[in-house]
Amino acid sequence: MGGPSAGGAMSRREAESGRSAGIGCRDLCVRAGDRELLSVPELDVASGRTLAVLGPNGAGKSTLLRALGLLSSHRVSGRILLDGRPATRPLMRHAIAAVLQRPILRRGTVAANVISGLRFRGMSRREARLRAWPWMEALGLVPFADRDVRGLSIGEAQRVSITRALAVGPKVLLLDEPFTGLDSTTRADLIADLRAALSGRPTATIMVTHDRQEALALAEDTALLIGGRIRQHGPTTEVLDHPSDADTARLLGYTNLLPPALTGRPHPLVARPEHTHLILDPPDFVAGQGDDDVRPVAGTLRRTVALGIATRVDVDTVAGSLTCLHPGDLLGGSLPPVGGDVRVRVRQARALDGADGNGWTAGVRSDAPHPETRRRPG
Ligand SMILES: Nc1ncnc2c1ncn2[C@@H]1O[C@H](COP(=O)(O)OP(=O)(O)OP(=O)(O)O)[C@@H](O)[C@H]1O
Repeated sequence: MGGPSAGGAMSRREAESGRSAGIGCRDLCVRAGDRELLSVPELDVASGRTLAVLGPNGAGKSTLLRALGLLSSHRVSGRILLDGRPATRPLMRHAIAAVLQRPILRRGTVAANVISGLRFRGMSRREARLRAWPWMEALGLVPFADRDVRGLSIGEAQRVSITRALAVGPKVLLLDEPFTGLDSTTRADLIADLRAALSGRPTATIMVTHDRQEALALAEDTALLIGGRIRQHGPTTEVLDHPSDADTARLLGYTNLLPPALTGRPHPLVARPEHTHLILDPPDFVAGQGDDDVRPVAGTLRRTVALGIATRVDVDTVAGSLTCLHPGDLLGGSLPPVGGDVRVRVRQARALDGADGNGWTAGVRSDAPHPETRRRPG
């Protein structure tokens, strides 16, 4: 355990032992009453790596984090592993540090809070201050050191909470949506500070987030959790860019779903609204232009909404609705009327190779009206 400049990868003893340093679980199952909240057969986060856990509300992300940290109040079965061995509460208490969505600080100053984790681990006040000070510097807290935490903003308090967690040099760092509610500048600064602080350190970090950008910025690996199950897990860039089914596609912002009937492709495709556009000027359009272009999709215009710097256009097709997001204000231009025929061009679509017919059908909005039933005169 050392200050931010100490760095250090896995210890030689850990490397020689051949055991996987970090945290993991086997056959983890969490239940509340009759309800299964979570089922994870196997998950490992090695020392020095960060795993982002991404999922919709209620997916079980916090449940997973608490279970891994032996902090759950639910019925938990299976094994939690710390450095390859079954974890016990005393071992885990000394191994982990947690940062929650809403920082929980003790009464007192910023400095007293930052050193409290070290004091809890039995360190003298003087030694704890010495140990914590480099972290206070790294996270920009020195000017706040003597401030009473009751006067801190949420962002400042979260910075204290993160610094306190890092200062103990945890083997395992659990972050539960640590940037929620922060303004974009504070968030960007804190993400950069955290990334720099974790770089090269032998900490296994698990971060729960709803945000793809946070996962990209901080995590080498990402797991997509839906309905208490990990649906995809792998290197972050791969997972975020290659959803495997309709649910993970939606989670990752690929909200337009195009079945083979619409595209003529062998697999269902998914695309982001920002890559889905009305074809506004047919004479200029060259079919098949670009390697990843999908053939134009016919539909009827359902509605247009001005969103400041962009215009959203909802289009009904024979197989559900598509959302187009155009940069700028389209409403002043010559858009077809509501109910009018339009064609949609989709770029950078991804194939759902693993999707079967049933999965796909479930992904398409079955409530979307057929364009013919929507058509209005003029
Ligand atoms: N005591 C309980 N009894 C029954 N269900 C519970 C209990 N506690 C939590 N749950 C359910 O467990 C599921 C997972 O909750 P969890 O807080 O882990 O989700 P999450 O993915 O972190 O959600 P969010 O993104 O909204 O924070 C939810 O559907 C929640 O309603």
